[in-house]
Amino acid sequence: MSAPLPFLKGHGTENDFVILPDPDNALDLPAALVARVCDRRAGIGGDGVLHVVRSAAHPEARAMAGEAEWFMDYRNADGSVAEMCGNGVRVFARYLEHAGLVTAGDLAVATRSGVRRVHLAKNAEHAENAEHAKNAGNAEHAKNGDVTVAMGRAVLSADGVTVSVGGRSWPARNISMGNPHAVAFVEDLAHAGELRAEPAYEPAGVYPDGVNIEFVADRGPRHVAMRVHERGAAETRSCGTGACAVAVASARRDGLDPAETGTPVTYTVEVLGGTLTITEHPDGNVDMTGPAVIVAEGRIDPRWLAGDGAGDGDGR
Ligand SMILES: N[C@@H](CCC[C@H](N)C(=O)O)C(=O)O
Repeated sequence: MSAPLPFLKGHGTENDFVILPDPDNALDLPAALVARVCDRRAGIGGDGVLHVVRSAAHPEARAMAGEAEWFMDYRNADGSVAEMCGNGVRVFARYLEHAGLVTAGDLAVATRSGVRRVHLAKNAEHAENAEHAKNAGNAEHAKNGDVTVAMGRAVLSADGVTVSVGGRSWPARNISMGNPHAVAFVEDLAHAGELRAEPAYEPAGVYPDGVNIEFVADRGPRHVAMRVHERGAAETRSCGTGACAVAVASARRDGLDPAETGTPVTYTVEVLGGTLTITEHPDGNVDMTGPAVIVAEGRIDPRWLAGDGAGDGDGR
């Protein structure tokens, strides 16, 4: 019998992840195993897995090892591989700090989308953020402080798509944040329906590798709210790359382009699980700031891992 497998559970604005520390990349993680781990009834439950591997030990990250010691090997809840996860990279950095593998401040994380620079608030900043967060009534945020990630540039495509739910249709903007997004502006977030199934879009086949679909409604000046149907995970309570795509799409819709004005533009993006702050800079780089929390740690029973557990079902 193999040894119990250590894991942690964390979330960023309630986009939740099972963290699997595996510095030497010794774990075999087939899609079916990831899906079982993310199962909310028969497994631990999560929107995805953060497989924590030393960059030097992973074939997809070896070339980044000089710049970033750790690689976020991200898997969606259905076991599919994704290029990037914005909430995930904040939680990943929080884990590295929690495990004593890095200290607060600036660090780099390798992802399939390239190296991402992360800033983990230090104690003094924590205190400042904590005060701010306490005033905003968010005790968990107050305890954990914010994490900022330089998310790279948004790539906007000229081709639009049409997204439909329950007899309503909206034009959507195609934006890549390293992973694909379609952003639709709606009058009421309830119009997105239950989002159990992926919304229809056309032209068919425009996303051969799948897409994350965001629905956005206005809340005030430079303040929007969104819901998301994530590729490989259905509706989640937050999506960091999605919030960046939404902020950039909202800015363009509002006639704001930092590259033209030379002035950064910041949007507040409300998600079901909290709030993210997104700033687009004149050079096109997008920063995302939000909380990241470690909630538990434990060990996975090797018998369950080997598939011997009774009652394993399709319980997502
Ligand atoms: N929740 C993530 C995005 C995770 C990957 C996504 N489902 C995809 O397949 O592209 C985020 O916070 O960005």
